[in-house]
Amino acid sequence: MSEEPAAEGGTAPAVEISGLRYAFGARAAVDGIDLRVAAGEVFGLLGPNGAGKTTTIRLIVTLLPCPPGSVRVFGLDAARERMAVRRCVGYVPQQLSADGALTGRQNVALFARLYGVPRAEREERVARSLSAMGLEEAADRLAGTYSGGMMRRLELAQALINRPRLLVLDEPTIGLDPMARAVVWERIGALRAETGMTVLVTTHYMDEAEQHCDRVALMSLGRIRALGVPAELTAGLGPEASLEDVFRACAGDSLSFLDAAGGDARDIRSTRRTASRLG
Ligand SMILES: Nc1ncnc2c1ncn2[C@@H]1O[C@H](COP(=O)(O)OP(=O)(O)OP(=O)(O)O)[C@@H](O)[C@H]1O
Repeated sequence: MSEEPAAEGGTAPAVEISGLRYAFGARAAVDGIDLRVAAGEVFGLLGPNGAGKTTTIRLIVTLLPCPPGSVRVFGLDAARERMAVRRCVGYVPQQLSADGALTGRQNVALFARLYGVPRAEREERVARSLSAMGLEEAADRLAGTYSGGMMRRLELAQALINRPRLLVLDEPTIGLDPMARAVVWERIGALRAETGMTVLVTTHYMDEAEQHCDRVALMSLGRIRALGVPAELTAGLGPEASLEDVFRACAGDSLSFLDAAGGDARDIRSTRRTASRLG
């Protein structure tokens, strides 16, 4: 496993997780994970349905409670300093959160009010967020007329309104066609280059993770099975190896990545619902 890049100038890691567990009843969704995401990285959390990816990111963004000291965001304790953590995080969940009956601009303006952006700055901040996602021209159209890719980018624009240092995206490209997926990644890349923002993303798409993430963690059944730079992880298995091969080797599993044990019908239904709404 390769170590995360050294933090520059003593900056705290964007995310630091130690010994994290979370159970729904008797079922351990997250089963003792340790993870560091360096400031400025694009970090991918990969795994089959039910691996524990969404639960992990809900713990990071403080939507689920965690024990003190187990999750830190830029050094802030997610258990004890929840509001401070929320202020530096932008989160785009898997389920759609934009209102089709409002224009793109109105949707983002609503988030500006929710996040308490001062009235005098709102118009400019809304315009900047929309432009960062390439939605200037469509800004005054009803979001209900947007394509799946534009809708995703609108949600990203909403999440950018509080100028987060950490952007957390749950399956940002699921259900999108290859062209729309490429545009979403292009915008994420440009954003990172311009702002140095840290991006933590979950995805089922191995090829996208290989291409766009600085490092990845492969999860199954609530545990991290492999962690590192995609090219380094695959190199150990030969020139033709993919991240799916790495996953199979680590999880000791003959199943394909997407079929690996862990996902129940509820997990798969939720993924399909998102995909079909965006498709
Ligand atoms: N609210 C809940 N109540 C009960 N069990 C849950 C709940 N949310 C998740 N789980 C269970 O916890 C485990 C991890 O789920 P989680 O959603 O974190 O996985 P995931 O890797 O994000 O999957 P997906 O790719 O389908 O989003 C699964 O077994 C899931 O069924």
